[in-house]
Amino acid sequence: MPQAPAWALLSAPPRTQAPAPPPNLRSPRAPAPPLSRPRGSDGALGLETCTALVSEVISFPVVQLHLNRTAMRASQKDFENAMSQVKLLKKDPGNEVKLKLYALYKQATEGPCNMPKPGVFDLINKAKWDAWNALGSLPKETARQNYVDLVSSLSSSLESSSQVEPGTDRKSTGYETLMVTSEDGITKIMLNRPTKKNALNVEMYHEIMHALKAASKDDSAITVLTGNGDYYSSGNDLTNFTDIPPGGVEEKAKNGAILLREFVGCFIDFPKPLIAVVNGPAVGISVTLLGLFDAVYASDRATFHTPFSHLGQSPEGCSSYTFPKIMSPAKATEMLVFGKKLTAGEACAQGLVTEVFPDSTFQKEVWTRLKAFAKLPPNAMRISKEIIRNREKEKLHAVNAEECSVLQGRWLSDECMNAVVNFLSRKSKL
Ligand SMILES: CCCCC/C=C/C(=O)SCCNC(=O)CCNC(=O)[C@H](O)C(C)(C)COP(=O)(O)OP(=O)(O)OC[C@H]1O[C@@H](n2cnc3c(N)ncnc32)[C@H](O)[C@@H]1OP(=O)(O)O
Repeated sequence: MPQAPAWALLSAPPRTQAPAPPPNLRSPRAPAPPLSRPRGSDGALGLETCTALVSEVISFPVVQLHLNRTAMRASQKDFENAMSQVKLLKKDPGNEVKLKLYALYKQATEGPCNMPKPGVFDLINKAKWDAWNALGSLPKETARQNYVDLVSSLSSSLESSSQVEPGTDRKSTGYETLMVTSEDGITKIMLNRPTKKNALNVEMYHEIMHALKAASKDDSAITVLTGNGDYYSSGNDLTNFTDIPPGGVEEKAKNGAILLREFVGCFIDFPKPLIAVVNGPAVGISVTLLGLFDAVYASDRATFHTPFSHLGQSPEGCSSYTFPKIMSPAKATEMLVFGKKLTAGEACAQGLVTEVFPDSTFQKEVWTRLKAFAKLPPNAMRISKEIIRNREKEKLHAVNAEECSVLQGRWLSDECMNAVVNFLSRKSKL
C-alpha cells in the first residue's frame, strides 16, 4: 500500500473572509473610508458598499484633479463610464471581483500601492492591501484598461442595466479566473488571479480550455493570452495538490494527468494564431506552453523559469520536445533539468521569445502591433498556421501523452511531496 504523500495531509489555507473597508484604512491621497460598512448576512460586502467606496474615492478632490488632468486620454472616458457601470450592476459580483475592482481602481488612479501593510488580524484591509499590492508596478494605463475590461465582462455576465458601448464588438463571459474580451479582431484571454500571481488552479485550467474552444470558433482573427497584475503566471497552483479525492493520491495524480493532457492538447490543436503577451515573470507550465504559441512578446520585466527538478517534477507542455528544437538540447537542459531562470533578453536570444519591449511602452507597442496583425486576412493566417502545425501535430500529442504519464508518477514521489509541503508551509519559494 503506497504511503500518502505528505502534501495530502495539508489542507489549503482557508480563503480570506469577506473583505470590507475597515476603520483604519488610510491612504495619503485617498479619502478615509467610513468606520464600518454594512455587510450581508454571509459576511460579504454589499454591492452598495462597494460602489459607495468607489464613489468616495472618486469624489476626493485630488483624485478628481487627477481625473481632469488625464481627461484627454482616449481610455479615460471608458474608465469613467466603467465607474458608472459598476453602480448599475444588478447583481453582487462577489467579494473576489470587488477586490479586483478596488485594486485596479487604486492602481489606475494612484499607481502602485502606497499604503502601509495592515496587521494580520485586520483581515479586510489586508485583503484590500494584498489585492492592490499584487498589481506591483502595473502601469496606470493598463490598470485603467483592465478595470474597463473587468466591468465590461461583469456588465454582460451579471446583466447590467447599462449597455456596452456601441461601435465595438467587445464581449465577455462570466469566468471566475479569467477576463475574456473580444475586440478589434482579437480575443484576449487574461489570467485573472493577480493576488495569487495568476497561479493556475483547477478552475482556471478548465476555464482556459473553455475560452480557447470559444475563441477557435469566434470571429476574431487572432487570440492572445496574457496575465493581470505583475505576473504573467506563477504556473501550477500548488494548492491543487491538497484536494485529495476519495480514491486517494493515486486517483489525484491520475486525474491531474488527464486534465493536463486535455489542457495541453487544446494548445496543440488551437487553429488560429495564438500569441502570448508576457507581461511579467512566468513560471512552470506558463513557460513550457510558450513553445506551442505562434509568437511570444515579452516585457523586459518578464523572466522565464521552469524549476521542475527543484519541485521533484518533470517537464510538460511538450517542452521536452519543443525546447530542444527551439533553443538547442544543451540550453533546454539548463532550463528544464537545472531550472535556470532566463531574463526576457536571454529567452529572446534563445528563440523562446519573439521580441522584448521596455516595460514602460510594452502594452502600447504590443497591442498596436497585434491590432495590425488582426487586420490581415484571417483565413490566410489560419491556413498558414495549419501548414506549419500539421507536420508536428501527431508528434506533439504523443509527447504530451508521455510527459503526462511521467508526471503522474512524479506527483507520487517523495521529492515532489517534500517540495510541495515546503511551499505550502511557507518554507520555500522559488
Ligand atoms: C494539473 C496540471 C499540472 C501541471 C504541471 C505544472 C507544473 C508547474 O507549473 S511547476 C511551477 C509551480 N509554481 C511554483 O512552484 C511557484 C510557487 N510560487 C512561488 O515560488 C512564489 O509565490 C513566487 C516566486 C511565484 C512569487 O513570490 P512573491 O513575489 O514573494 O509572492 P508570494 O509568494 O507572496 O505570492 C503571492 C500569493 O500567491 C500565492 N502563490 C503564488 N504562486 C503560487 C503557486 N504557484 N501556487 C499556489 N500559490 C501561489 C502565494 O502563496 C501567495 O499567497 P498568499 O500567501 O495567500 O498571499
